[in-house]
Parts: sequence; C-alpha cells; structure tokens
Amino acid sequence: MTETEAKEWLTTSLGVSRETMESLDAFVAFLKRESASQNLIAASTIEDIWSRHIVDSAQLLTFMDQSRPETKWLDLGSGAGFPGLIIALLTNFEVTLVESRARRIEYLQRAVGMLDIGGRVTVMGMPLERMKTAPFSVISARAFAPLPKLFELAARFSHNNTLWLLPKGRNAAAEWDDVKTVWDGAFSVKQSITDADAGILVGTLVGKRTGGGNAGAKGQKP
Ligand SMILES: C[S@@+](CC[C@H](N)C(=O)[O-])C[C@H]1O[C@@H](n2cnc3c(N)ncnc32)[C@H](O)[C@@H]1O
Repeated sequence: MTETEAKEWLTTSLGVSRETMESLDAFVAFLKRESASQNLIAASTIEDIWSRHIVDSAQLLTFMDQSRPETKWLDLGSGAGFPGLIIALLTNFEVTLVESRARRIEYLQRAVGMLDIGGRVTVMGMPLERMKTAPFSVISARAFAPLPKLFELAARFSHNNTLWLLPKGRNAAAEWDDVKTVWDGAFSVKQSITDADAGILVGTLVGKRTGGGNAGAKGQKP
C-alpha cells in the first residue's frame, strides 16, 4: 500500500473526515519532529508512516462494532502511539495508553496535549504490571509481548465480552495455537490490509484453563 493509497483508504473505506485527516497530519508532523531526537519508530518506516503505522492501526476498527456504547479501549505498550493514539483520533472512545519508558511517556503526554484529546485519553506512564485493575471493552497491543506474556499481564483487564485486537505478524495463528491449551478463548486470524502476510488476532479471552493457574480473565463486568 502506497502513502497515497493509505490516505485514500482512510477517507474512502473508513469515512475519516477532513478535520480528522488534519489532526492525523498534525500528529504525523509531530512524530517526525520527535523522531529526530528519540527512537520512536524504525527509521526505515518514517517515509511510510501512513501505511505502516496509521492505517496499520486504524484497520483495527474494521474488526469491531464501532457503535458499541461507551467503549473503553486499553492499548498496551503504546510507544509512539500505535495503535492507541490513532484509535483515539478516529473515534470518540475513552482510550488508555500504557507505556513504561520515561521519554515515550513524556512524548505521549505532549502528543495528547497537542491534539487536544486529553479529556478522554489517559496516558498511564508506568509498567502495565503496576496499573490498577479495571475492566476494558477493547484491549489492543502491537509489538508488545509474545502471547503468553501478554495474556499473563493483561488478562486482569479483560472480561467475558472484552474484544482483543492483536496485530501479530506472520506467526499469528501459530502463537494462538501454542497458547490455547493454557488459555481458554475464541480467536480468529484476520489478514492485515497493510501486509498480506501479517495476521491480526481478533477475539475474546475466557481465562486460564483449570489447572493452568489463576483465571485472570474470568467473570468481571464493567
Ligand atoms: C516494540 S514497542 C511497540 C510500540 C507500539 N505499540 C508500536 O507498535 O509502534 C513496545 C513498547 O512497549 C513498551 N513496554 C514494554 N513493556 C512494557 C510494560 N511492561 N508496561 C508498559 N509498557 C511496556 C515499551 O517501552 C515500548 O514502547
């Protein structure tokens, strides 16, 4: 997907407004400036930000019912803001970005301020392990951790209806196959529109199977 195609996909397929495209433009300019002083995204992807990062994040919205009321979205290891900050710009959801590295926390806080979305976007500047347990309706994580670690760390934020959206690259199916003897849930692999070989795990988690330890994801409702 070229940069032009990426922008076209946002307006044509996702129906992104001109005003929101301007906010995305402002964010891209901000990220490029910041990238000169800290390592936020791979240098090789800077010229392809719209396809490699913006659309790669935005496509997650196509795997959910966007009319779900009061969506509370948790993004694990947001880094430069992907996918969580993009989701916040494209929706009116309440979004929580968790990030543990000091410079990235400070960068995310400034990005949220610059984009004027602080009323519904929270930057939790701490390791996920230290975040207070609360239920979320969507959990996303891109390049955060292998699935076993991801579920161990984040299951306590999930309830039976929480939708997990996990861009996982080429091994998405194998990663789920490997953990499903330990974790009970229903996941399918969706093909990424930005990389035909990459898969996105989409589904719900019930909890750890009996005998596999504590059932972190079971039972709670928001
Ligand atoms: C490889 S980067 C991916 C960033 C972003 N999600 C993306 O796809 O561009 C992983 C990010 O997770 C953060 N991270 C790693 N372990 C974490 C933890 N336990 N709690 C919160 N953030 C963490 C790192 O600081 C880093 O910014």
